[in-house]
Amino acid sequence: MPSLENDSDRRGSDEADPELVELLRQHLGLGGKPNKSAPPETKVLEAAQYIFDNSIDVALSPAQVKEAAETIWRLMQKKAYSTQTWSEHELHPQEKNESTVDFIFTMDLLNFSFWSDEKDESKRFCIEYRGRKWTGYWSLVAALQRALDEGIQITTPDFWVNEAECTVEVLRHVFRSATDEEIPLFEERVQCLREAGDVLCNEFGGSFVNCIDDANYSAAGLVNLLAENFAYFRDETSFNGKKVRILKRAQILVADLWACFNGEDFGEFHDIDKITMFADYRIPQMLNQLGCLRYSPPLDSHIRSLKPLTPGSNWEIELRGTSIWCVELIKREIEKRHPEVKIASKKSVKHSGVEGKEHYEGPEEHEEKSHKTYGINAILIDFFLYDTMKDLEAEQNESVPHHRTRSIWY
Ligand SMILES: Nc1nc2c(c(CN[C@H]3C=C[C@H](O)[C@@H]3O)cn2[C@@H]2O[C@H](COP(=O)(O)O)[C@@H](O)[C@H]2O)c(=O)[nH]1
Repeated sequence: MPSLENDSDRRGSDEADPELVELLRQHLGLGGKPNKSAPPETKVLEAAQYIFDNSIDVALSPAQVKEAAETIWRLMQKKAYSTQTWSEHELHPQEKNESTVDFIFTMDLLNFSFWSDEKDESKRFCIEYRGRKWTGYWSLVAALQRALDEGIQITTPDFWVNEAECTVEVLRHVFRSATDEEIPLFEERVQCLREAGDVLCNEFGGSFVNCIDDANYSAAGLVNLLAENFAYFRDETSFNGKKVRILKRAQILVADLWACFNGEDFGEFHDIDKITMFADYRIPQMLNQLGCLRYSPPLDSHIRSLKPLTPGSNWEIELRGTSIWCVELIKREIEKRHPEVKIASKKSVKHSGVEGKEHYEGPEEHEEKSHKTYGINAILIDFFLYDTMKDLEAEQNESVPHHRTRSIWY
């Protein structure tokens, strides 16, 4: 507590010390300041705008952003893009229960850096599952599904911390490739499992469901809980001397829960539109392909020549931050042109069978679930861009390659 003399000297004698006033009010039973706890904020969008405003080698083209917004809106309408799209992917878990929560946590804990330096595509790391060879993000989902089919408890935190059972050999088996190239950053993935297993078992009763409970229907709260408690979700760095938070895997974890559970039960968040685009290596590539994201000549030639981009470098941070800001501008442009768009609806839901969850009355408490309409938010725009990039890649239509940063953050 500040001493009176020093404090009044610093402020001048006639000004009361607010802390003292507060203490007196409480002492006199006048009640303290209304202790309205401010809603949680992730500060990612703020960081993205700061990075964009201070970027040198990455810029946005306003005309292209406007054009892309219309194209994206039209194609998303045509594809009827919604949270349901998530479950339509054949490898994603379909059950709406706690084991799917565990699956999604495991998946987004390891959801990073699948790209290969191998020129010969047939030699690149891939996972064989259900008679197909899966690469990229899908190789991770396939590896987890295959392990579960083989009776390995790869989505159970108690298993991750049991080094007698969950040995490095078992994990090598889980992520075994159909080629000679192993999964990138295998050792780091083992560390992610061990650390997250420790935290979940020691702090959260061994299940991520308890983290969801603690966040109390706040998407931003759950993102912040992940960043605060799990070192391997703390995706933040400094840019121009200022701390900037990107939190890509923490955010995509919340987004995958929301999409998988269609905004209900374990996927219900009253502030889901606080989640931003997920700054990985695919969306910047797609935004560049659409002409929205512009690179300086040195950066452009660096990326085209497939040179590695140093993690934490200005170029990398400018790519990630400006991409987040770009998707925000696309979202705002769509909302401006199509006022009928509703941010993901806050519908009233009853929590069936989930202990300790009180009923959440949304503004449209009379809206029937069957009429729930999800408009546009950064998550659905992002999912759409990712899936479209993968379609383009499949058709060999990639013009500019993605940037190559080897990182556990994305
Ligand atoms: N921004 C963003 N990044 C995403 C995804 C997804 C997959 N989400 C699925 C769920 C619903 C959607 O409909 C998607 O089908 C993976 N990634 C990231 O990309 C990289 C993998 O790239 P590649 O090696 O080419 O597969 C890696 O950093 C991974 O973390 C996304 O949706 N958004």
